[in-house]
Amino acid sequence: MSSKPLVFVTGNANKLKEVKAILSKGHPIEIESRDLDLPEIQGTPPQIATAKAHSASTHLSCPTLTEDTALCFTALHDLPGPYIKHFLQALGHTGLNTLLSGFEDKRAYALCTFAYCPGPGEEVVLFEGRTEGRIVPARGGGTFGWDPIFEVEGTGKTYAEMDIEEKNALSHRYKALAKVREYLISLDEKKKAES
Ligand SMILES: O=c1[nH]c(=O)c2ncn([C@@H]3O[C@H](COP(=O)(O)OP(=O)(O)OP(=O)(O)O)[C@@H](O)[C@H]3O)c2[nH]1
Ligand SMILES: [Mg+2]
Repeated sequence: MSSKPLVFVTGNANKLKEVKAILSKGHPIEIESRDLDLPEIQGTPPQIATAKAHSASTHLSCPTLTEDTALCFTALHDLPGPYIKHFLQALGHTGLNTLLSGFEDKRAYALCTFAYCPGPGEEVVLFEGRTEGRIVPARGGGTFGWDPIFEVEGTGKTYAEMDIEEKNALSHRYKALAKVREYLISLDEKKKAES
């Protein structure tokens, strides 16, 4: 890969742990991490991810990778979506289940949007990964956010009931990172061909 490792900017230690584990498999992608409290705008997941990446590259004056995660409830027309962090903090696992108590439809999907920004003011490239499931009363241990209430379609297990290898083989984050990896490899090959 390129000589300078890419900087992954996140304030979330669990995200970082998963990203490092996923990227350590297969074609090696080196990353450094920075914990910066970046402002997050309101808007659609792509708008939020793009603004976050611009802000990261402007702060650090280098190429950056950022990530935004949304948890979208079908019965609520995809809300809480990118605002899940605040809903989880305010309502907890029980409260998030209660939001759906008036609906038979418990379907939800986890959406991960990685954003690569080559430098301050430059165009951002987005990579999405989506995993389908449904919202259930909390099951399984672990300490990552809403993992215990998201049961992955076709598995009968919540993310929290899976070991890390299992989650990282089907998660929203894994699917988006597979696209990031492909892009970074092609970028590197292009740079090598030009030099
Ligand atoms: O159980 C979970 N399993 C996951 O796989 C997962 N991925 C993200 N999250 C949570 O969803 C919100 C996203 O908000 P978010 O994207 O703004 O993240 P963040 O503010 O924590 O970090 P960052 O924005 O600095 O990267 C935050 O509450 C995260 O903790 C997850 N919870
Ligand atoms: Mg955030």
